[in-house]
Amino acid sequence: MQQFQESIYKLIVETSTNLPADVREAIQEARLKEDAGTRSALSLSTIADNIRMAECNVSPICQDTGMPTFIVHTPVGANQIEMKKAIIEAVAKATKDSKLRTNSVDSLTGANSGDNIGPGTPVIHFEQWERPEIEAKLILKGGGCENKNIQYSLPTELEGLGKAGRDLDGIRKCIMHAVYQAQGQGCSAGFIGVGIGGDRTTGYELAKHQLFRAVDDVNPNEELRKLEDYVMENANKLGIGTMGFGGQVSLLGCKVGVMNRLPASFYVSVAYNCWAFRRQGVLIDPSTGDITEWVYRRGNELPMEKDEPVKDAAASADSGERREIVLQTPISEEQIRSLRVGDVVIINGPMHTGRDALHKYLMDHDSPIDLNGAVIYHCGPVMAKDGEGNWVVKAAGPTTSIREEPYQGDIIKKFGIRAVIGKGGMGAKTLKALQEHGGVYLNAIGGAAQYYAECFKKVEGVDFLEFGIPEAMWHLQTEGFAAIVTMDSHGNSLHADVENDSRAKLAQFKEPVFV
Ligand SMILES: O=C(O)C[C@H](O)C(=O)O
Ligand code: SF4
Repeated sequence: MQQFQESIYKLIVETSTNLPADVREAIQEARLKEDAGTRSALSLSTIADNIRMAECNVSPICQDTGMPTFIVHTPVGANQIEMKKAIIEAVAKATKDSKLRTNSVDSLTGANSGDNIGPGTPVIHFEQWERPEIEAKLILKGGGCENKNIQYSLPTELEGLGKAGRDLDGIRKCIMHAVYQAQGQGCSAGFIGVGIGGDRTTGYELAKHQLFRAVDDVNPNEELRKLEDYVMENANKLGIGTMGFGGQVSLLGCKVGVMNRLPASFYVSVAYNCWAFRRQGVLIDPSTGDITEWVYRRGNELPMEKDEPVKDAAASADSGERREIVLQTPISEEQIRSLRVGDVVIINGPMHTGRDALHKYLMDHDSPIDLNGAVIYHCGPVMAKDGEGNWVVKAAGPTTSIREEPYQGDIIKKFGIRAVIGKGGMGAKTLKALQEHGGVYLNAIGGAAQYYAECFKKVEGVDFLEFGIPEAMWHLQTEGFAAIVTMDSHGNSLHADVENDSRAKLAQFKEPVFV
C-alpha cells in the first residue's frame, strides 16, 4: 500500500502542477485565434507563461487546487478500504508539501482543517471493473468555476433565448446560456461538461464526468457530436473572451453525456471548468503499486510557446492606445482619478490580501493596519515556511471578486482603500463607491498563480491566521504586479460592457437549430 500511496501522491502533484497536453493544445489554439495585442491575447500569453512556470517550479498552476475528486476503478476483490486510507494520506502529504492549498473548510464554523481532510473531502468514488489493473483519475476543480455550474429544469424560459423545451433544441439553448451566464468569472475561456437527464444529483455527476473525456475525443453519439460541434462553433460568437475581457474565444471544450430521467424531470446540468483544467489519471499495477501508464497525455509532451508577458507587451499594444502606469502604494486619489478602463497598472509596494472572511469582518470591526490609499488583493494564496521559518508565497492568483459585492463599496469608503484587485469584475454598488470615493478595480489574470507569486518579494506579516491560510490577511511586499483597470472612478466598467454586449449576441441563437 505504501507504493500505491506514493503513486497517488505523484498523481496529485502532476495534476496540480502540470496541465495535460490536450488542455494545452486547446489553449494554444485559442492563442492563434485572438488578435495580437488585444487584452485576451495578452492574457493568454500570461496564462501560457504561468503553465510553463508551474511545470518548472512543480507548484500549483492555480492557488485554488479545488475539491480533490478521485474516480478509482479497481479489479474485483481489491481492498478499497485500504486504498481510501492511502488516498487520504497522499492528499494530506501533498497539502503539507504545498502542492495543494488547505481547502477543506468547516461549513458552520469556517475552521480550515489544514490538511484537506474532513467530512466530504476529498471526494473518492470507487467502481469495480474486470480488468487486472487499477485506474485512478483525479480532477482538481476550483471553487470559482464550480460556482458557475448551472442546472436547468426543462421546460424553461431563458434570458435572451426564449423558451427552451424538452428536446435537443432546448438543451442547445441551455448550453449557450450556461456559457453566457459564466461570463469571465470562472476564468474563461472554459471547458464545459454537460449532463442531460438523471436527477438533480446524478445529472451534475454526469456533467462532471464529461470533464474526464479527452478534449479532442469525438462523441460516439451522433446527435450529441453535432450538438458539441455546434456549441464549440457558436459559443465563441458571444465575445466574452479570456477572463471576460472580450474576444474571440470563450469556450475551449464542450462534452455532452446523456442518461435516462424520470417522466416528470428533465435536467440539463452544466459543469463549468476554468482554463486551468487540471485532471489526470494513472494506471497502477496492483501487485507493486507502481504507475504503469498515464491516462492523459502529459504536459511535457507539449511545451507552451514563449511569448511576451502582459506587462511588457501591454505598452506597445493597440498602437499606443493602452497606457502603462506604475503606481507605488499608498496611492493618492489624484493618481486614481487619472486612470481609465483599459490602462495597465504596475503596482509596487505593500499590498494586502483579503477575501470572504476578511470582508465580512471589516464591516463591523477595525482593520489591524492602516488601509488609507491601500491596495486590497482578493486572493487566497498557497503559503509555506522556508528553512528559517519565514513565510513564502507559493501560488497567488486572484479570486472571484463578485462575492465581495455586498461589502466592497462600504469597506472602500470606511478605510480609504484606493484599489481592489481581483478577477471577474464587480457590480453596480462597487462601481458607485469607486466613483464617489475615487477608487479603481483592477483585473488580474485568474489562475496565473505562479506568475503573480513571483511579484511578492517578501511577506511582511499576517493577520487573522485563525481564518485559515487562504482567508488570512497577508501583508506582501510587491514588485511589478501588472493588472488591467476594468472599472474606473468615472463610472466605466468593462465587465458591464462585455456582459451587455454578450447578452445582445445571445439573442442570435434564439431561433431553432435542432428540429
Ligand atoms: O479560491 C480561490 O482562490 C479562487 C477561486 O477558485 C475562484 O475562482 O474564485
Ligand atoms: S481562480 Fe480561476 S483558474 Fe483558479 S480555480 Fe478559480 S476559476 Fe479556476
